[in-house]
Amino acid sequence: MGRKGRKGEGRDQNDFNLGIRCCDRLSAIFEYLSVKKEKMSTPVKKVPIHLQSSQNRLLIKNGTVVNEEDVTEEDIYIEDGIIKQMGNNLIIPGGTRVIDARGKYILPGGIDPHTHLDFEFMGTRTVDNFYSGTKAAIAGGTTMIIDFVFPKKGESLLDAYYEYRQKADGKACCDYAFHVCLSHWSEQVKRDMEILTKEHGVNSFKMFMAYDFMLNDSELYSAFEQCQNLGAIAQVHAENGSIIAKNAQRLLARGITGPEGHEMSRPEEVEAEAVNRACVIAKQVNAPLYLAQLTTEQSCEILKDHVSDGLRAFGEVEASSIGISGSLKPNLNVIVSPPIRSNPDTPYKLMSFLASDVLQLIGSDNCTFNKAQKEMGKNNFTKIPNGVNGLEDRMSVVWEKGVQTGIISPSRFVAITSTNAAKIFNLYPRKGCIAVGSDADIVIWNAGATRTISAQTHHQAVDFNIFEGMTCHGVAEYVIVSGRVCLDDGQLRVVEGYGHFVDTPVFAPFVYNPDEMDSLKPIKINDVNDFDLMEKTHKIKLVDNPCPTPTLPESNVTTPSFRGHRPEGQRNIQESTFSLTEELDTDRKSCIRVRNPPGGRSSGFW
Ligand SMILES: NC(=O)NCCC(=O)O
Ligand SMILES: [Zn+2]
Repeated sequence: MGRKGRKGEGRDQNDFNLGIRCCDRLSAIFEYLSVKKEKMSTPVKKVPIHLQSSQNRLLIKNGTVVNEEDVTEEDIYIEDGIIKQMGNNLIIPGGTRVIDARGKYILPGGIDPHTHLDFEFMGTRTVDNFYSGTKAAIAGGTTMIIDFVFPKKGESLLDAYYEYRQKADGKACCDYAFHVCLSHWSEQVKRDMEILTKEHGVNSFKMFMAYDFMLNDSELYSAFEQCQNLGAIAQVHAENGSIIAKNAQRLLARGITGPEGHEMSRPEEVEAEAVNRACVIAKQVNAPLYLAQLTTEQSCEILKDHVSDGLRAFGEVEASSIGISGSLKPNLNVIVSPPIRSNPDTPYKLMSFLASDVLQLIGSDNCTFNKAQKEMGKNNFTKIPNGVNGLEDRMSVVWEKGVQTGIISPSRFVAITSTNAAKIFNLYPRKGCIAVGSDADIVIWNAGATRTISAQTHHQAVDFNIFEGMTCHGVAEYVIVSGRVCLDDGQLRVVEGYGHFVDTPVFAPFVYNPDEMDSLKPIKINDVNDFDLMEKTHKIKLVDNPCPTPTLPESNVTTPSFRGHRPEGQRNIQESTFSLTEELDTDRKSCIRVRNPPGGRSSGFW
């Protein structure tokens, strides 16, 4: 088993919430820090001790902090991986690294709620694993992923969970959590679901309405009911698998064997029917429902109607759907299910549903197979391994199609790329916001810069990129992962195994008790701006000029804006140049003789 999967090993999100609720922020922080240290008890691959040092001090100054609900101008002081202070006149210790974020947005790190890394599927295995996938995620501004434990048909959920922990623990460069898929239904599955929620930090289960491991309606009913009993969230892949199988047979018999057969066999109404059915079943047992990877206007309208009728349901869309729907001829490389639609209105429609909160979040469904693997289905579209990339480019694609076009504000961008995932999967406010006490998962985002996506320059292992040639505004310049600068002025400096497994506790207030959310909101110490003020002060007008670069006054922070003198004997991880596995191996050896962490021991506040 991985290094953290037993009850009580990790910090419980509810403990964190409680700390914030009581306004006892410092004790919450200290309690969190002491538990956080225990998280890495038995790593598969050790992160060098200096990278776990407690003396990790970083100040980000002069930037525009964008949270879901407000935009503020304040500096952020980080220590030990946690945001310790925010404001304009911070008093901070010497020896702190300073990053000047003038003219840049400071965003909560992206949370990708839908990835498949190191995944065996359709007779082959994804080329991106937990190292290459999370490395690429960080390069694009994503600092946490939620992947899927995918048991083979009939396999025990617990065995599959342990296997996925082995795959991820010690490999992931950023934090991660797991949903667990139900590839069959039985009383044992029901019991395993309970164990996973109570002992292994899992709070969501995914059921398939397509593929040969799909559940029938009565099984879906029982699975949703069990999710509701446990306080978990039921997710569905909504497509009518029986209709798809029949359509595919007919198309193949008619000689339609190429990739165009994929969407023909899975028309929009086949998705819509399953969305409706899933909502109806969830309603019977009062289970909150998460509709993953919606691809059509029709599906969103159905979801909207059920939500107005009182169903607690959430909708996710993928970067591929808003990025390239309607703009490509079908080819092996873009095959994913549900399909990337040929309807050219799709990107605008889906983005509008994200803007109006019919949809809450955007994932990547990153599931990458190389060109040669995709060739497995060149003579039969049903054999094309399903899946595309998106983990690295999700943030830029959403910015380009959403903010740059003026459909959504930077705050809504934060909500759909980070905050809502944190809320739905009960990680908020530890993740998904920039607030005192939250994990220092932060992106410094240059909205004025552009980059052109290409497989030649991306960091994923896959040998093509479905967004090839797309120029996007919005570039991550610095990405801070648990307080460590892992993308440093465009230079990637990730550490294999730096990420932790994060528990997702059941009964997420956002899902089961939305009234409680107000009490979870981070306390605003220095709320200097809001969306209107942002428009007035910085001439930011989203629709006319959706992607401005703010110009800000000099901060009053008292720390000089250069890398300060480091106190004798302390090593600052922010200055570390270690980035790759090989380098870590060397360094691990050199650390063996060191008794105390080179960064010194933590003594709480300075
Ligand atoms: N999405 C896809 O086509 N492949 C990954 C498996 C799934 O999520 O359906
Ligand atoms: Zn998926």
